[in-house]
Amino acid sequence: MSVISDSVNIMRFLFSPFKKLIALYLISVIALSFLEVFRISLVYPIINYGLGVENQPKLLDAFYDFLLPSSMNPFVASALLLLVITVMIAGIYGTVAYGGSYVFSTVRDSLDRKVFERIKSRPYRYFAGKKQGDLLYIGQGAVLESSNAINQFVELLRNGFMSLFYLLLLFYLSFWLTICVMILGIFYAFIVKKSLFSRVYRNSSVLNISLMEKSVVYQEFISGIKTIFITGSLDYWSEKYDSAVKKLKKAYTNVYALGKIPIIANDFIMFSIIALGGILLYVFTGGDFIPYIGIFGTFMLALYRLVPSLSAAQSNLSLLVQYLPSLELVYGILIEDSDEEESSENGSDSKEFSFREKIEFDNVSFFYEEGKRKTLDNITFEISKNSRIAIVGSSGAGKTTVANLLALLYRPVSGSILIDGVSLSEICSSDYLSHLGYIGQETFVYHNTIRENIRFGQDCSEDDIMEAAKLADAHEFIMATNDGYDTVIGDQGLKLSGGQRQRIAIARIILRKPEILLLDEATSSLDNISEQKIMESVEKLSKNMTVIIIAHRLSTVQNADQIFVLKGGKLVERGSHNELMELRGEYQRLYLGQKKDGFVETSSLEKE
Ligand SMILES: Nc1ncnc2c1ncn2[C@@H]1O[C@H](COP(=O)(O)OP(=O)(O)OP(=O)(O)O)[C@@H](O)[C@H]1O
Repeated sequence: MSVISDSVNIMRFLFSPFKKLIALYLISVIALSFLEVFRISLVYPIINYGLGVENQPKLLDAFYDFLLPSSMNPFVASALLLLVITVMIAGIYGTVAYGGSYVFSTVRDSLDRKVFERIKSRPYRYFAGKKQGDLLYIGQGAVLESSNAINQFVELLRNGFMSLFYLLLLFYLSFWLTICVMILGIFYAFIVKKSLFSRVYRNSSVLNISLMEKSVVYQEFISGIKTIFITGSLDYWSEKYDSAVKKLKKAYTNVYALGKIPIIANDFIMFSIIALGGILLYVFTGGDFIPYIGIFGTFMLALYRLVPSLSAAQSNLSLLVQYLPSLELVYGILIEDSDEEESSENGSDSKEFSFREKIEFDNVSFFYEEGKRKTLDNITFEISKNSRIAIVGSSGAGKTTVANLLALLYRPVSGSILIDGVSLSEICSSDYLSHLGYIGQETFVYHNTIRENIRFGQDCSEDDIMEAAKLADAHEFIMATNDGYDTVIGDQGLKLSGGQRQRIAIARIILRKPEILLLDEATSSLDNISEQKIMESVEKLSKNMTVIIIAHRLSTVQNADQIFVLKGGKLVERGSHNELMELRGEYQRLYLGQKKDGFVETSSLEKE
């Protein structure tokens, strides 16, 4: 498909929900174009009546006979009519300008929302498989460029109609002269299309990729700044950025230089036609050109008006082509056939969440990438309601993957996770997730007050927030900050320590009073005392809560009702701490390893 038909198809897709709005806009554009052309045609009688030449366009004569009293001087009548039409045009021009902006902002707004909605509705797997910089570019740079493309398309409609009406006037004034001009025009457009559009498109694609690369490098640089500083690799990142920017410079130069060619060419063509037309008029009339001045002047004026509007239309088209790669990227996101993937990821989502007895893992297997070793291999276990269970195992054993499945970030490849016998894939995801409190290793805080970071959109009282903060052992440090709960934490919480961030994240989840609390290394950044305080809170809460703890430090999980031990994706042992120690297997090996490294506290050893 050609770049132009591609653009038209995408625009049809984007504009189709706004048919009435577009129809109104087009009506006002057509009215404006008609009046504009009528205004120019009035120059014809004005010149002729002025020069006393009896050579009027017949249509205008008929119009005057119908409209004006015969006693009126036709020269004055034409001039007056010109004034009236000019006033009308000023009014309609305002309507068209506002209408165009309104159409543009409406379609742009809908695009912005649709892209966000589409990205938001993708399964977690989609985000995990994409570079963050690419995702940022789609939602920001690509949407911005697509908005520009929409603007160009709206302008193209206006300039296109205007050009069409000018062309009709030219045909009315002189059919053959217009044919000659058109042949020149078509020949020129053909060369421009062949040589320019494909080049603009090619270079714009390069520009797009370069912009994306630059955005990825910059984003990686900012998010990894600490590691970059301490590894002394600033120069390496400078080189990476430099190479991305170099490509961008070349692409920008090409795209902008190519964009200027039509303007120069149009200017050249227009004035050449006027000069040549004047010479031809003189030659063909043998010097007696006065009777033809009216028609020639009007023709040239119409041509003079046609060329800028044609040139603007062409520039709109050229810019549309320039933005097409971004538009295609965004369009691809909007029409991506993800229904199948989403329904398999999200299941039928029909049943309400209800949890009275147990959560079951029934022969659950999972892999992140097809063909690779299974990350979880036929896992079967049960978690009774309001019990406290722990999942342990060496690094890479699959503990977080179990949490990921429970948090619906991924779905099992085979087997099922059931709540009271109902598969998770049949339960309404949002309903289920509203009862699950998941605290992972990465804690997200955003630029707002501590209070809002804990509230996180939840409808609750000040007391609820404070109580949650106390349970998360965060209240004390919050009160020690300058503005307490009103303290604004910097972007990504840079003003907080890792442990403080973790405690805010824990308070946020406790506030939601989930039925199932899933802690995946949630206290890993905390000192032993803080960890112990939070675990005591969790113990208090767990009277009405099912708690699943994933932790490296085995001292954290010794009081769990049941401990599941994973090894290489398989469930190898299960039981209480004492039962597992007696087994003298994987759990004991991990435990003794930690005791040697000093990770298991003396108090917990003594308990044994
Ligand atoms: N998004 C992913 N894509 C591909 N492989 C992954 C992904 N996440 C984890 N894995 C792999 O799956 C295996 C299990 O990872 P998982 O994070 O569940 O282990 P873990 O027991 O929680 O480890 P740790 O204690 O180190 O956090 C590892 O081999 C890991 O490399």
